[in-house]
Amino acid sequence: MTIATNAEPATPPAPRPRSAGQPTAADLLAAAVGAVPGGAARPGQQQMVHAIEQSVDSGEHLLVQAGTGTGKSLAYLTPALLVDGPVVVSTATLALQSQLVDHDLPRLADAIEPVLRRRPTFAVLKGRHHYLCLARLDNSAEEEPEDALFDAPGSGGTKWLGEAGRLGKQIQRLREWAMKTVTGDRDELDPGVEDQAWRQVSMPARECVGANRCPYGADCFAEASRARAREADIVVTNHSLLAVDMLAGRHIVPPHKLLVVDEAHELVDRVSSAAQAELTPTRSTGPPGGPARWCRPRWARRWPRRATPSPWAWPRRRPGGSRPVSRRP
Ligand SMILES: Nc1ncnc2c1ncn2[C@@H]1O[C@H](COP(=O)(O)OP(=O)(O)OP(=O)(O)O)[C@@H](O)[C@H]1O
Repeated sequence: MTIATNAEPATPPAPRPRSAGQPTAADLLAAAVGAVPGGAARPGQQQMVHAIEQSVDSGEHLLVQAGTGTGKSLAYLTPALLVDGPVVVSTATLALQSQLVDHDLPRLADAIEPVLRRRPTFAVLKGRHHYLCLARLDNSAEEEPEDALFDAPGSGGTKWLGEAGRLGKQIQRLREWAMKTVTGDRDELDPGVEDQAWRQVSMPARECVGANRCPYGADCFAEASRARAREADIVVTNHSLLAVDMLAGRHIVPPHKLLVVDEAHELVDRVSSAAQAELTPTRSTGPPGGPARWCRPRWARRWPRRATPSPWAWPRRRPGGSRPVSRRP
């Protein structure tokens, strides 16, 4: 079913009746729009809310095509919050994922809490390689030669040292960040680091031994994000993770009652890329230890490797202290 909301209907749809005291999606939309600066009723947005409500009730799939300026996010989030069970929202880009979790959903929660009479919860879910891997970080520190960061052997070492210094400094910063971050989410690292540096401290899903076998399993950032997702009303993920989850049967995306695929025109490409990546053999990340070995911190030697409990357990701040990052104004 395709709904073209570019063409505005003559009259807004009648709100769907609800049991006494229970808000309708139209009520939630009105509260949400009322909290947006310059917020005003948009018939196309209202029509989209109504169509989603009907689709939730009937269990039928719905395809919505809505133009720029419709206010699509609020149009699918408001009926989603009335679904009795978890909802998964999938976006094409990490930028939209961050926009929803760091900007739209907190504001929406503030606006509708009095109407809904509870505060909806939400969580972000990304691929494992987006999260800092403590085992990888520990492992890279173990393999670093002493003081190699500043030792450039031979006369031709200047270029090499420059490269090592650049990456080494980034990895050093990653180590410091690892002591402070709550989520371990790469997108919260500001300024960011190059992919080459990030690879030294992250773990592709196919190389991960799993939380049960990893000495850092109890403190794993990726596992923590999945645990938060299992508790949330709305889980915001991306098409690539959704595809990998589906293709490889990884059960990362929690069971849900409703799936909203935003930016659905990107879905085919993202699923194809994810399928391709699943078939690509693991890429070598360079010599053992990689650039991380050039910046072994002194504190890394204070704790025995594979120590239990891990040295990462105590400095971690509790959720709630993380700094939101908004990618769109
Ligand atoms: N009814 C409304 N009145 C005023 N502003 C609104 C309304 N609904 C949403 N907005 C605001 O419009 C902006 C765009 O919303 P959203 O990203 O959901 O829309 P969109 O349909 O995806 O549009 P675009 O394609 O332009 O991004 C957001 O800042 C949102 O808060």
